Amino acid sequence: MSLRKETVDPDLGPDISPAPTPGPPVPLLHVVAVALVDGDGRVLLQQRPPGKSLAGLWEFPGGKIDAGETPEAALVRELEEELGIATHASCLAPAAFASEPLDGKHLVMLLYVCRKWTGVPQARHATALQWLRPAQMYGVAMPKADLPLIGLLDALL
Ligand SMILES: Nc1nc2c([nH]c(=O)n2[C@H]2C[C@H](O)[C@@H](COP(=O)(O)OP(=O)(O)OP(=O)(O)O)O2)c(=O)[nH]1
Repeated sequence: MSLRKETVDPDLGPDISPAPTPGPPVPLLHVVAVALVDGDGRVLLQQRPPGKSLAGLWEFPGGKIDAGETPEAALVRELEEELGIATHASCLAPAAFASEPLDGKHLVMLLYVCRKWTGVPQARHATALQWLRPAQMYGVAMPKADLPLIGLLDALL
């Protein structure tokens, strides 16, 4: 039996979201990521390396939240591992999130903004790094989940 209302709300229009699919619940993939913002308002993107999913795409630094970890602790850890920089949970401002199907799971990615860290970011895991203003990201090959975040950062920073 469909759970959808058959009536069309005159203000909202028809519900064009996909009908709920029967079957097992979809596993959530919890990821944290950050817009590191420099003094010129540019944001750091890193390129995913060959052999990983979404290889070659430019992403915000971050990664999966381990079991038992807070999102902020996961991000502080990922920044040290991936870029060799140090920051504190108190320097991470919650900014936006992404929600998108990904490889049989459903990605929920929390995006923070960080303007304070120590060290110079190095591409320890990524193929390359680049600093871009949000408006410059529209033409960059990024994961599908990231695309709505560009406009949000453009408005926010
Ligand atoms: N870090 C990051 N991941 C993203 C972004 N957009 C996006 O779809 N993802 C996806 C790609 C991956 O499926 C997932 C992050 O997982 P990952 O494999 O990079 O995480 P990790 O650093 O923990 O890597 P690993 O230990 O599994 O190798 O989130 C983004 O902007 N940043």
